[in-house]
Amino acid sequence: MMLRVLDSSPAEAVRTAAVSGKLSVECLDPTLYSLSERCLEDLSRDNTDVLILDLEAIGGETALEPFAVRCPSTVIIAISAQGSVSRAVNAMRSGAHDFLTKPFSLDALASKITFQLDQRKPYLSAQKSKLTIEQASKPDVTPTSRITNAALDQLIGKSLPMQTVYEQISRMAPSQAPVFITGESGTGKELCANAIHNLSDRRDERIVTINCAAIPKDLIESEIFGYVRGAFTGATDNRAGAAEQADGGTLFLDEIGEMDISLQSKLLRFLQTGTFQRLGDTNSRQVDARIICATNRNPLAEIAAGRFREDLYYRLHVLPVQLPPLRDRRDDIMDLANVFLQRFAGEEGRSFKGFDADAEARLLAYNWPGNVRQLENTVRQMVVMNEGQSVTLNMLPMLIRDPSGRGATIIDLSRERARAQPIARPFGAIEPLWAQERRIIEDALDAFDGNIAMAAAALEISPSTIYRKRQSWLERSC
Ligand SMILES: Nc1ncnc2c1ncn2[C@@H]1O[C@H](COP(=O)(O)OP(=O)(O)OP(=O)(O)O)[C@@H](O)[C@H]1O
Repeated sequence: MMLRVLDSSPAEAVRTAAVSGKLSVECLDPTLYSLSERCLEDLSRDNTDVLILDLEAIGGETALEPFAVRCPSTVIIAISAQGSVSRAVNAMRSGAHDFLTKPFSLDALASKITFQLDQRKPYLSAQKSKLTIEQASKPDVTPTSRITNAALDQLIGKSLPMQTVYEQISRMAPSQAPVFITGESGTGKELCANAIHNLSDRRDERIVTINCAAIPKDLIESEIFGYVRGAFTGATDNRAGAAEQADGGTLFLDEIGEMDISLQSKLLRFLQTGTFQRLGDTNSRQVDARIICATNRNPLAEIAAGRFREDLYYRLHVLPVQLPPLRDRRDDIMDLANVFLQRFAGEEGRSFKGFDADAEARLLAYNWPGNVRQLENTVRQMVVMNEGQSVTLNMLPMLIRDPSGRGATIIDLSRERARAQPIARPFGAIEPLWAQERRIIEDALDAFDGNIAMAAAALEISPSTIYRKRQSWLERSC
């Protein structure tokens, strides 16, 4: 194992490096630095397993990021003579895995390093066995590269950003640590969670998914933790929640950014202790479920806005995966489009074999705000609505053929609807906010033929927001 220590005081660096004698893994001679520049150079060039950084030597916690960027799989422990909660949080936000205030005991440092290395054990060993990407040629389809492992087979795309994702998934899968997936709507976060589960040694047990946005707020707790008879009106039986169902397997919390803040505290307790209580129960239960969560929001912005607990974020954000939007991996567009075309042509009994040059050029140029989901829905729509061997330009939806016309369509529809069905205005001229919102969302849905993912992408909100709003309109009309 390679350990590096950077401390402005050479004597302190020697003392800190003595931690190598307390670790159970064999450690090469630690390399000591008193200057950032030398350390940064070595990090870029050579392998590093553990890096101990004195914050005073690098000019404060905000200067830590360049170190973390150079060695993303290295365990970084920040140390400082000026310990404070905000300093520790800032250091961890900049890429440190843990923080210790000077003076500290070598045992305390050794235990933090051991904990972090244990969490990453499978990650590090998998890193050594590089993945093989195979070229799978198909007679009627543009050659599509896929990762050989069957668990990753559902994920299509050979672009560099996707190869990075495959590598990350494969390294993370064997670990027990939580995975935090971010990415715009429709980029494949759920597929990615399933791939991690199917590659892990939990694959024979279940992956249980809870979509925190699709379940009404007051039901999520019972969906995750279950309930006992009489816990609330209608609880006529005992019921195990998702956490119990995922025992031995994986609990996938989709759209975690939508979770109510009070439930976030309960989730945090569950993550800290592994125990929870069914709603209305006094007994604690213990389960062993690996947590994967996903969000299409920016988690740090959610923390800053007070909507996401910072301590929960740091519990969950151990192994991050960032899924790239489709517009940042245009190399994958035709691979995806051809696979979808083949699939839907088979399902719908059509004879499509490919796309002509004009159609392909348009698909490649379009920005795909709804990402892979939008592309998938578009191809399905073209297959259902047309016949032929080749998809031609005029078969593409107007939105993709002529993206500049999009805004006008939405505005026109909005005016149309306002003329046709004036909304009741109980307080005179002012239309209630919910009604305005409803009108805008319904217009967007009309513009995209009811496709929620595309409407959400155009409105720059998550599809779950549309589902939730629709639920609230239903409740209003009951
Ligand atoms: N790389 C990919 N290869 C093949 N299909 C994909 C890929 N990425 C996404 N898809 C398909 O796109 C659709 C959306 O994927 P998924 O539900 O995983 O996205 P998501 O990021 O979880 O979306 P949301 O945030 O809206 O829940 C699914 O039908 C999925 O099969």
